[in-house]
Amino acid sequence: MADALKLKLSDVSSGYGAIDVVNGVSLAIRPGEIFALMGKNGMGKTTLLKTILGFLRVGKGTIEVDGAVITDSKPAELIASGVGYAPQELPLFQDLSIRDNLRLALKGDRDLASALERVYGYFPFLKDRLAQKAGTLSGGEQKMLILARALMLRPKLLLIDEISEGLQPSVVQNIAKALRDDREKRGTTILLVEQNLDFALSVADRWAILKLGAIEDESPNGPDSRGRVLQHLKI
Ligand SMILES: Nc1ncnc2c1ncn2[C@@H]1O[C@H](COP(=O)(O)OP(=O)(O)OP(=O)(O)O)[C@@H](O)[C@H]1O
Repeated sequence: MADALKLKLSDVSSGYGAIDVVNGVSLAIRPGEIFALMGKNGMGKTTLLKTILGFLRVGKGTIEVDGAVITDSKPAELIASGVGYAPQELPLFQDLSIRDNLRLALKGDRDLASALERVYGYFPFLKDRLAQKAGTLSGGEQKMLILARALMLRPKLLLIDEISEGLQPSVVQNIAKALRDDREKRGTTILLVEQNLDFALSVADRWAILKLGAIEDESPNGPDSRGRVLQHLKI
């Protein structure tokens, strides 16, 4: 299919109970594209990612991955089919080592060695600290471990929720480089939810603003993007 989109949302609404938090969102993300979804606190960004992943029921609309409707798919099915997720909260097994946290991303140990080598390439500190318990890593190190774990499965589509939150600039740069490299090497399509517009615009090909659950603005990343996004994020 020449025009197959990696991810397509058509008029998607979802929420909690009777309340819609996401209101009629349509988005089209091409294969190999890095797309940044930004917006103020509480506008529905995380809710939208959880809806795509099947953690929340779609009330209205359809979601397609590679042209196939996945609206009613379960999270485990989506992850098995190549959708990766780096959530905003710290989802690590705090008492397990770095190695075991990474290992648990895979179904078996067959591809473990090569997957570990790949993520060490992005975040070399992991290799030196394999036995360290995840719960004793710094906040920034835990964020890198979360992203490394999402990358273990070689996702074709990667959904990332505010990975840069609370991180020092050098770590954010490291993460930006890892995302660009992974897209470069494997053609990974990335949907990035972000508040840090400098980070988002340093990696994104296109961006959109979510306001009260709806897309308020959308554009290819260009010279006027920073000013435009800033206007939307102003208090
Ligand atoms: N489990 C839940 N039950 C009820 N309401 C919820 C639940 N989770 C989130 N909400 C509400 O949905 C709205 C959108 O929240 P969401 O976490 O999607 O926003 P966000 O844009 O990701 O915000 P942030 O940038 O602060 O993470 C908020 O008003 C929030 O209080």
